[in-house]
Amino acid sequence: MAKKGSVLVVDDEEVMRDVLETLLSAEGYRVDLAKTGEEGVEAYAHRPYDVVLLDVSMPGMGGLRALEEILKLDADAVVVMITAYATFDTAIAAWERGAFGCIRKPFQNEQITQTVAAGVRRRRKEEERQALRRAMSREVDRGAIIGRSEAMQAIFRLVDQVAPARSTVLIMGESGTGKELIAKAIHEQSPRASKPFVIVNSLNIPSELLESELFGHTKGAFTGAITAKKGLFEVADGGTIFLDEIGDLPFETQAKLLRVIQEREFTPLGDTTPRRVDVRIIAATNIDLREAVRQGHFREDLYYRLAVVPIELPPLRDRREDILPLAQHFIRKFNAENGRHVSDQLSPEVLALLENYSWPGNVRELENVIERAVVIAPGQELTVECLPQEIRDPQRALQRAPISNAAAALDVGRGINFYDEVRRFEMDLIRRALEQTGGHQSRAARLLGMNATTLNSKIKAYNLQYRP
Ligand SMILES: Nc1ncnc2c1ncn2[C@@H]1O[C@H](COP(=O)(O)OP(=O)(O)OP(=O)(O)O)[C@@H](O)[C@H]1O
Repeated sequence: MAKKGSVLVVDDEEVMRDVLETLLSAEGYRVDLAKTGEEGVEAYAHRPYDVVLLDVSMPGMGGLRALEEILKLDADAVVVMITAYATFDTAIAAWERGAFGCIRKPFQNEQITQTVAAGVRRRRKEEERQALRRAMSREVDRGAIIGRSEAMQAIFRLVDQVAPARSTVLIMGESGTGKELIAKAIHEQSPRASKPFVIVNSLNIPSELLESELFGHTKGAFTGAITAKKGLFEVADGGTIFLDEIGDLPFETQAKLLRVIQEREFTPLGDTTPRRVDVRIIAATNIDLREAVRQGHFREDLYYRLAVVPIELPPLRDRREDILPLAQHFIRKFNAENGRHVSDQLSPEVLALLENYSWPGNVRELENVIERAVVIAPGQELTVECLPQEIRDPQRALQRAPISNAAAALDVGRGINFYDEVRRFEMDLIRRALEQTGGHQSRAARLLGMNATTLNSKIKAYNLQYRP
């Protein structure tokens, strides 16, 4: 059974130690004993106790000195002095110095048990206050990562654990779930925080240039290399490199990355001498890398090297408790950015719509929806009308798809141009994916389950332009 709390009894008299131990153990406390003030202080230094029962008059280091020493170790220590009538003045002095309580000998058993129980309560309250303070300061430090759900709380604990080490971290999760935010938090909580945090998105860099971007090149290493250039691994030296969309890394580059992880060194293009770097690698992916390994697109050895600490960010629809605090956080953010005063107290109707929606674009989509709502809110309240159609009425939004217009035309016997309809359908889907991702083509490509190059050529062919 879990103990009620821990008590350290410091008394030079064996009988007193016995009495107190028997009494408090029977009450369900874990009790440790010390025969002298010195022993008591040492025991406390070794591990703090919820309550210390400290005899005032002991040979050697007296109770008063021991009290001072314990409070030096832990300003919140709960110390109860036990004193004979004759030394009551000393007990008053102890109380003034910060003792929690004072019990006169001879005592009633209840006096002991009640005071110890009160001491443990005080200790718990103090612990809670500190945990809250830590959580709040962490929220600020982390650039406000919101997460009330148990899944996110577990991720925060993992982040706290892995941040101080250099181990490689692999963050997995759908687009918009907060992978970059978590990577940044790990960097910021690490001893590398004052060094660079370099973001590399392999999809945004043409594959011919990727290697020279990562590892640098010498002057004349290839046509166009007019000057020597430092690679991003060198720029990140001492800090952290965040390799986003790692699943899109070309196969040949994967081998080079493996070498950096294993040997901590790389060779710039056109160079022969390897460079050593001290870089922590955090990789992220929204594709199933294990599947990519099975299909032969991703090196298995690299996968295992990256997934030393895997962190899996759940989609927003699987942690609906986070929707309200996230929405409130974004309302405050966009109020501040737009000089608005929209209330962060959501009406039950708005909250229900937000909580019932499936959020395919995850937190990023919620952020976009709230930004728009804050800007268009007519007064100080965010109303249902401020939300986009697909959230207000998911069923109707589906029917709005052009395909059903075409089908309707067929139903009433009117003809359609099949190819035009298909094109219109494609354009609509692409437009929506671009809206969802703030115009980010590689993310839109993933939302559509389409290769980024194909998407790019369609955007050009249809002359689609994203305007926020
Ligand atoms: N828990 C959270 N608290 C506050 N903001 C969040 C949270 N999660 C994500 N966001 C915000 O949502 C947006 C998307 O997050 P982020 O870019 O980290 O996602 P991602 O998973 O890296 O996306 P992608 O895979 O598309 O690159 C950012 O603006 C980020 O600040």
